[in-house]
Amino acid sequence: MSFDYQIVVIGGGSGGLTVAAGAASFGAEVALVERQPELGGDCLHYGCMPSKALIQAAQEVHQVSLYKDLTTSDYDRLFISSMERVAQALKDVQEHDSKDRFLNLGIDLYEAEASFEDEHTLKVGEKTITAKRIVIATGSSPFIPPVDGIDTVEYLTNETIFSLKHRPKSMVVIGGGIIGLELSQAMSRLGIEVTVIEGSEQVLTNEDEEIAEIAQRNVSEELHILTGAKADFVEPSGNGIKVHYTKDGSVNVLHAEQLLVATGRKPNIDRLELNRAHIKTEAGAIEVDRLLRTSQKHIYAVGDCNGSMPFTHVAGMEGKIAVSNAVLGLARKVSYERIPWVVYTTPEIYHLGFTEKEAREQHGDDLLTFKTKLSNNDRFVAERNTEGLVKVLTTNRGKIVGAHAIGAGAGEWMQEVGTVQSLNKKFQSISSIIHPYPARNNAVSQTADLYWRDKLFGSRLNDVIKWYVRKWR
Ligand SMILES: Cc1cc2nc3c(=O)[nH]c(=O)nc-3n(C[C@H](O)[C@H](O)[C@H](O)COP(=O)(O)OP(=O)(O)OC[C@H]3O[C@@H](n4cnc5c(N)ncnc54)[C@H](O)[C@@H]3O)c2cc1C
Ligand SMILES: NC(=O)c1ccc[n+]([C@@H]2O[C@H](COP(=O)([O-])OP(=O)(O)OC[C@H]3O[C@@H](n4cnc5c(N)ncnc54)[C@H](O)[C@@H]3O)[C@@H](O)[C@H]2O)c1
Repeated sequence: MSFDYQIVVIGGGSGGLTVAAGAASFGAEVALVERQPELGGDCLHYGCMPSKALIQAAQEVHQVSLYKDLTTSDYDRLFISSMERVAQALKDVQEHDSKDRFLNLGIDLYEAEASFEDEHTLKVGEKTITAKRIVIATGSSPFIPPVDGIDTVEYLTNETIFSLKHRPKSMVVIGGGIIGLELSQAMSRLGIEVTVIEGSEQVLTNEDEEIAEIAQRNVSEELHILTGAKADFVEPSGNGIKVHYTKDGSVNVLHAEQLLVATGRKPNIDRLELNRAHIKTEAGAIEVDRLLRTSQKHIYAVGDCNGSMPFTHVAGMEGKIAVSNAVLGLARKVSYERIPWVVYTTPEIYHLGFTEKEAREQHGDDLLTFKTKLSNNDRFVAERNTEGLVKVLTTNRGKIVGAHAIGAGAGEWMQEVGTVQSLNKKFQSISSIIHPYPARNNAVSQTADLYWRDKLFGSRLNDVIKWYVRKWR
């Protein structure tokens, strides 16, 4: 049977672009289908890039506000210039994901929405194309919770917030996860009164509890956080929105100019007609095996649409595995054990592997916990950035099973632990690496030193060494 293409990729975001470029570089005949006018997907247009550009702009405004009282009109002006800066950043980064780049790789681009006709045939706008193998990389969209009245108000999501044209005076944010906290802190720094409504008892529920507690304490200095609170009902009110919520059994109401919904993600699969290709789903995501194959072995699914870990670097990693398997015919298996992520709040949070609670459940007594407060590190003391913690979880022999940090720049300097883990080295090996003083990663080596301190000075071995030194040296 002959096909129009060897590989058709549906979705031109982080996962899909990795697959299309990789497959074309290995000589495959590739088509890429994207329904938006530009390539780049959520990360570029509504996710990582605009949020990080906004966070940086807001951070600079925050720094200025520490030294100078900003007026309302200052904040209005700074808000608009921050949003312009975000738009410019997207334009600049778009060049990396330009259509020309992919056309030059010999890829056929279809600017249309794709859906399945059968397991080898796709409807692409008005056209029909066939493919020997297909990779689905359609990403995800904001999950909108079933709060009464939500359809009667104009709420923001990550898809609209970066297009705000003027500074709202106030904002209620439903959801105190990564998106909720990153954007709430940025908005607050741009002069908006922000209140976060989080259903759980703590924000950032995926983080290590101790780390999330420090984060919540810090962020609470800049905005209002209501945990254990449930948004019951929303309604339009004047030029804003009223949010009725329950906390500690009592019913309350908040009024704000804008409402942001940041309550998780939902894979983009509704319009793909997966049933026509007999592709199975599970919990609203495309089911895949460890080779990233769907229930149809020639169809793969990568990135947010398969419900694994919704991060750009995961979509990229899965994209590379799909290229190996779909194009080269290998059998590379996906593993999520060693994937870090960073929450770009101030202070930043680094997360790798198990939280302490998860590690305790997995490893029981074979678990060691090493912690350094940043108030015990010279650099952080000198910079007056002492609020923070490094926490590394290892087995008794030093195998890294979890690593977490909160502190200025933690996303960068804490990756050292991830690198050591990826090289299959033990945590204590960091102790013998010379770190330039007083680089912030000294907090990591300081924590690794604790391993030896416990082994050498917290055991009978210490008595033996003392005896040896006294007697023989
Ligand atoms: C506010 C925010 C901030 C984020 N920040 C970070 C961060 O700092 N770091 C990080 O690692 N991750 C971050 N993420 C997550 C990251 O954006 C996603 O994990 C990543 O974009 C997923 O890539 P993907 O390829 O699976 O999907 P996407 O990048 O969303 O790409 C999917 C593409 O498929 C297209 N598409 C969908 N259906 C069809 C169809 N039927 N036909 C044709 N085209 C279709 C879409 O238009 C889209 O372009 C953030 C997300 C948000 C919302
Ligand atoms: N820095 C990064 O890498 C980064 C940044 C942003 C987003 N992301 C990705 O996007 C994903 C989605 O982020 P998110 O913040 O939307 O999801 P999330 O799962 O991180 O947080 C959603 C939060 O909303 C709360 N919630 C849900 N329904 C609620 C309700 N009805 N009322 C009150 N609270 C409610 C949940 O308890 C949870 O704390 C993240 O998991 C992450 O993978 C990554």
